[in-house]
Amino acid sequence: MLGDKTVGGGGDAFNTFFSETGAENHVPRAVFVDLEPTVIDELADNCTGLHVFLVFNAVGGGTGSGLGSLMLEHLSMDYGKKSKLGFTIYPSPLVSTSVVEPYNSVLSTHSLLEHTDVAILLDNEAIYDICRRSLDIERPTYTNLNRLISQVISSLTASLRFDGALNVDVNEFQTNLVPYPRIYFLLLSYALVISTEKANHEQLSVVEITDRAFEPSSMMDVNAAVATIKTKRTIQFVDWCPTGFKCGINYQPTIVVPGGDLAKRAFVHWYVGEGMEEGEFSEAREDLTALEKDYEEVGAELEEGEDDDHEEY
Ligand SMILES: Nc1nc2c(ncn2[C@@H]2O[C@H](COP(=O)(O)OP(=O)(O)OP(=O)(O)O)[C@@H](O)[C@H]2O)c(=O)[nH]1
Repeated sequence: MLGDKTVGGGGDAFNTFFSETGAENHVPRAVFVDLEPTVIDELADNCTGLHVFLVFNAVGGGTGSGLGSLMLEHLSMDYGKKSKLGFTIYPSPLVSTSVVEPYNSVLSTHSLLEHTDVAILLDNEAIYDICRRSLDIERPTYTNLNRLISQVISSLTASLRFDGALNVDVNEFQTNLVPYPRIYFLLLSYALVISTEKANHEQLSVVEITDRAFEPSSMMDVNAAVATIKTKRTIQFVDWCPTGFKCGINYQPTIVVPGGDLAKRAFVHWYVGEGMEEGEFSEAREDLTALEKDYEEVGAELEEGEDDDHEEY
C-alpha cells in the first residue's frame, strides 16, 4: 500500500483505486482483475488437498451472471473432477439496480445447472426481510445484507476451516443433500438473528433456537434438539433426502425472481445486440421450467409414496 503522503493529492495511484469517506476511511473504487490466465492453475498446483472451488456471485448483474458463468464453465473444463460449491445471490426489486436482472438470473441459472455441483441460494429479498423483521432495520443497505450473508457463510464453512467433533466436508454436503443430479439448489436457514439490544435480554434454549433454524451451537445438545424436532408433526422433511439432517429451512420462499417478462421480450434486443441469440433465452427459460418440474416430481413422488415403506432404497 502506498504511504499516507499520496492520499489527497489528485491523480496519483492511491486515489485511482481508493476514495476517502467523510469518516476518513478508505474504500476501494476500482476492482483489480488479474488477466494472467494461469493464476488459478498455479494456486491449484500449490494446494496440498484441493477438493472444492467456492464460487461467489450475484446473478442479477451482467458481470456476476456472464463472467461468473464463463468462469464456472472453464473450471468445469479444467478441473472436471473437483466439486464446485456456489453461493449465488438472487435479485430483489427492493435493492435492484437494473430491470434486466430477471433475465440475467434465468440465463445464469441455466449455466449453473450445467457447471455447479451444489448451489446455495441467497435471496436478497428474503435477506432484506430478515434484516427488517429480525434486526429492526427499516431500510437495510447492502452492508446490512452482506453482514448477514457473511455470518451465514462463515458458519456454513466453519467445519471446512476448523477442527470439530463432527465435521462436515463439501463432499458430504453433496452426498447427503443432493438426491438427484439436478436437485442441488439448497436453501439456508440461520438462527439466531436478533438485534444487539434484544440480544442483551433475550434467552433461548437450544431446543428453541434449533426449532427456529436447526443450527444450534452445542453438538451434544443438537442431537437432543434434533430428536425433539423429528417428533414434531408440524416440521416435515422430504423423504427423498431421508438420512440427512443437514437441512436449511427458511420461512421465506427463496427462488422468487420477480418481474420476469420474457414472453413480451422487452429489453431482449440489448442482449441480441451483444451477440446472443433469442433462442438462448427460451432454452434457458425451458431449462428452468424443467428444473421446477423436477422439484415438483420429487415432491409428488413423496406424496404418492407416503403410505409405502420406501423399500426401493
Ligand atoms: N447482497 C448483496 N447483493 C448485491 C450487492 N451488490 C450488488 N448486489 C446485487 O447483485 C445483483 C447484481 O449487481 P452487481 O453485482 O452490481 O452487478 P454486476 O454483476 O457487477 O453486473 P454489471 O454491473 O451489469 O456488470 C443485483 O441484484 C444487486 O442487487 C451486495 O453488496 N450485496
